[in-house]
Amino acid sequence: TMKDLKVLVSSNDFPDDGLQILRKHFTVLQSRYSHFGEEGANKNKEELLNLVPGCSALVWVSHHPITKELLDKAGPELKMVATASAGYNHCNVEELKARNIKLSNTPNVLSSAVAEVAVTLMLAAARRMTENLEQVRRGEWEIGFGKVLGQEIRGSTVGIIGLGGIGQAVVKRLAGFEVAKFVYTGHKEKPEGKALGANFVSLDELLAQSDFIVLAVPLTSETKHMINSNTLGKMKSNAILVNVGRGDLVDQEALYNALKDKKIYAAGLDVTTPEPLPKNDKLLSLPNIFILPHIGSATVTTRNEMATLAANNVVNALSGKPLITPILD
Ligand SMILES: O=CC(=O)O
Repeated sequence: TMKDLKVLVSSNDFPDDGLQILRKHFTVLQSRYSHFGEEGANKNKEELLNLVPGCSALVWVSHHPITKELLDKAGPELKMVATASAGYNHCNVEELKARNIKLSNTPNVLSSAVAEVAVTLMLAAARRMTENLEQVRRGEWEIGFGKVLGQEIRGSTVGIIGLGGIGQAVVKRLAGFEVAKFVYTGHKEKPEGKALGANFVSLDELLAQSDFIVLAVPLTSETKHMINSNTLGKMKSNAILVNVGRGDLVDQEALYNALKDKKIYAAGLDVTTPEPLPKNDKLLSLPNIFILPHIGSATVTTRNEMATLAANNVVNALSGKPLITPILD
């Protein structure tokens, strides 16, 4: 029966909404650790290798890679991996495909939460929040009529790289900000672009025109380091770069140089390479960068929805129904 099937939840912090669905149908195993901190990550990895043999599905709650070693340990019972994330660059798609293992992700349910963080980063970078917060902490306020001045979203051109669910949600959230022009780029023109009043342009056009550039594409071999010294060099000197995708979309050395030399105005990042970013990383020495610890989808509502969707994908996979949000079905 289904109840005999073992489902492994890879982390100790998977929301109850998802656990309850899984427990109703399956025998649930769960790691006692999460992947944070070096010690946690090692214990988590070790424990997962011990728990995985004979499991029918994995619910992957963190972004550490799904290795061949883990899949070998799992053995032939493994039919399904449900990652509780929109991105699946850590999921070894080729290997899963070769083994006939299904894969689902959790798109859409997180778009508005991630878009809220994108807008937060636009504002925080544009209004120099890192410098301003440091002034308050030091008790040395430098704000004057003509000092520490920022940029506005009003009247700006906002360029979205990747008009998928998140990119579209960013445009919608900016509806009240009096943006002068929205442009976007990607593989192809999208019908949603017209409805949102966003013009499809080439990457070069977007880089040349935009005052704000929002990265909302998945990490693939094609998008890796798409922001590099060459593309940074095509941006306006007042450009503000925001990344809510994956750290590796950006060549961080090139970004550091562009920010230090004021080739662009500022950056706001929710994702970095590596994560956590070491506290002595030179990006953190810059005044014109605002960095968050990958919190895009980290709200109560969205994490519950992600957990529910991941769990329901597992239920469907193991009862022979089509996946709700398939990557491999
Ligand atoms: O980074 C978060 C996600 O891909 O959902």
